[in-house]
Amino acid sequence: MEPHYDLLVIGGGSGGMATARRAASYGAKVALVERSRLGGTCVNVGCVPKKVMWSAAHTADALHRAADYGFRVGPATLDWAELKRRRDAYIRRLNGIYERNIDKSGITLLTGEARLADARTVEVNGERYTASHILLATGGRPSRPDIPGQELGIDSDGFFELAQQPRRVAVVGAGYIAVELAGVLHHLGTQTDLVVRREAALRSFDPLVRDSLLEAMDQDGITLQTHSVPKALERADDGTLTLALEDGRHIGGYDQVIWAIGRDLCTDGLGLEAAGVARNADGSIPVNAYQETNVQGVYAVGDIIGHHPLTPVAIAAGRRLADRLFGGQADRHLDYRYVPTVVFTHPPIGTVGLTEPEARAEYGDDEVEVFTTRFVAMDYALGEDKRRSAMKLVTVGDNRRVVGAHLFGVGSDEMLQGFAVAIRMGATKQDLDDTVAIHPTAAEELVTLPG
Ligand SMILES: Cc1cc2nc3c(=O)[nH]c(=O)nc-3n(C[C@H](O)[C@H](O)[C@H](O)COP(=O)(O)OP(=O)(O)OC[C@H]3O[C@@H](n4cnc5c(N)ncnc54)[C@H](O)[C@@H]3O)c2cc1C
Ligand SMILES: NC(=O)c1ccc[n+]([C@@H]2O[C@H](COP(=O)([O-])OP(=O)(O)OC[C@H]3O[C@@H](n4cnc5c(N)ncnc54)[C@H](O)[C@@H]3O)[C@@H](O)[C@H]2O)c1
Repeated sequence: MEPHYDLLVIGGGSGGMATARRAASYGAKVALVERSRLGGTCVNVGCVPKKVMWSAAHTADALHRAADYGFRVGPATLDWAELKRRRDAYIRRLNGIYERNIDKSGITLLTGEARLADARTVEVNGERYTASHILLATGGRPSRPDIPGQELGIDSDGFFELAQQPRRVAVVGAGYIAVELAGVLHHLGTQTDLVVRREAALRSFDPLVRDSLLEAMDQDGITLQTHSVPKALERADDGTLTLALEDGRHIGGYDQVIWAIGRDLCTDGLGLEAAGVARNADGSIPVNAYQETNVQGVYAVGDIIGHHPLTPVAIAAGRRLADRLFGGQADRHLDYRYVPTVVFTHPPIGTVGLTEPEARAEYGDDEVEVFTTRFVAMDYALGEDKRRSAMKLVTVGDNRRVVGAHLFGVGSDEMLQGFAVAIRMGATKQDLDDTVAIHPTAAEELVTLPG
C-alpha cells in the first residue's frame, strides 16, 4: 500500500512551506514535494536576492551623496562578482535553514516532480502517495515573448545568474520586476533603458506615485522608451543586441536585454485533468475564499490562484488554511483586502488599498476625498538634488474613512506596514490627524496632511 498523509503539499516555496509547517505544528502527518531548491521563487530568484541587490544599489546611492555631507570619498567601484558570491552564499544558508526546519517539523520531504494521479493520489519519481488533503502551491516562472531571437535575452532568473555587470541594458516590461531591476542596474552604474509598450510603467498604481517614480527615473538618467513593442531581438555584428520594434524603429547597443513581462503559472503537467481540478485560461486555479478548488480535498495557495502574487500573501493564505484544516479554526481564511505592498525602486513606493481612480469608480466622485502632499525629504537637505517625495490618502464618506494610502519617497518601504494596520482597522483621516507626529521624519507628513 502507498504511504498515506493527512496533507501532501506540492511546491516548497513561500505558500507550500508555510502551510506544511503550520499543519505539522498541529500534529498532522505531512509530506512536501519540491523539484528544485527549497524556498521557491522568493528565496532563490525573487524577493531575497532582489532585496540584496536593492540594498547594494541603495549603498551606491549613499556613496554618491556622501559629498553632500562633507565626506571626501574617491570614486567607488563595485566588484560585481564579490557581491554575487556573498548573495549566493546567503541564499545557500537560507536553503539550509529551510531544510532543517522541514526536518525539525517532522515533515517528509520528497524530492522530484509531482503529478496528480487522481484527487487523492500524487505521483513522484514513479512512486504513489495518497493524502486526505492535497495543496497545490507550484508558483510561477518568468514569461518570454513569442518573438524571433527571444532566446538571446535573459529573464529575472538569468539576471540573478549574471557573473559580470552589464554595461548597457534594456529591461523590457512595465511591472514590479521591470522597474525594480531597471532601478538596481542603473544605480549600480549600468546604462539602462526601460522599454514599455504604452506611455508609462506601473499603470495600475495610483497616478501620483506612478508619475513621481517616472519623474525620478528621468532625473536619474534611466531612459524610458515608451510605445515600444518588441518584434524581434537581433545580435548585431559587433556582438551587441538590438530590439526591432513593431513601429519599425530599432533600439540597440545593449549587452543584455532582460524580459520582465510577467510570469507563467506552473500548472501545466500537474495532472489537474486527472484529478478533475478546474483551471482558468491564464493557467491560474480558481479557488473560493477558503482556498478550495472545485474538487473536495484539493486546495491552492500562492501565485497559482492568479491574484496578489506576493510572498506574505501566499504564507498568510497557507497558514490560515492549515489553521482551518488541522487547528480547529473553522472559519479561518485570508481577507485579501488591504494587502500592503512595496515596489523596491529608488526611492521606493509603498501602497495599500484603493487608488484614487479605483475609489472613484467604486464609491462615486461625491463620496471620495483625497489628500496629497509633495515635499523634499530632509535626506536631500544639503545636496543639489531636491527630488520630491509624494503621498496620497484616499478617503470615503462623511467620516473620511481611509481606503487607500500611496507613498513615494525615502522610507516608504518601512513606513507602510504600521499605516496598513491602522487602515485595515478602519482608521479615518481624523484618527491620523489626532496621532502626534514624529519629527523630523517623512512619515509625519501622513499625520499632518492639510484638509
Ligand atoms: C524577481 C522577483 C522579485 C520578487 N520580489 C518580491 C518581493 O519583494 N516581495 C514579495 O512579496 N514578493 C516578491 N516576489 C513574488 C514572490 O516571489 C512570489 O509571490 C512567491 O514566491 C509565491 O510563492 P508560491 O508559494 O506561490 O510559489 P513559489 O515560491 O514560486 O514556489 C513554488 C515551488 O513549487 C515548485 N514546483 C513547481 N511545480 C512543481 C511540481 N510539479 N512538483 C514539485 N515542485 C514543484 C517550484 O520549484 C517552487 O519551488 C518576487 C518575484 C520575483 C520573480
Ligand atoms: N516588491 C514586490 O513585492 C514584488 C517584486 C517583484 C514581483 N512581485 C510580484 O510578482 C508579480 C509578477 O511581476 P512581473 O513584473 O513579472 O509582472 P507584472 O504583471 O507586474 O508586470 C508585467 C508587465 O509586463 C508588461 N508586458 C506584458 N507582456 C509584454 C510584452 N510582450 N512586451 C512588453 N511588455 C509586456 C505588462 O504590461 C506589465 O506591465 C507582480 O505582480 C508582483 O505581485 C512583487
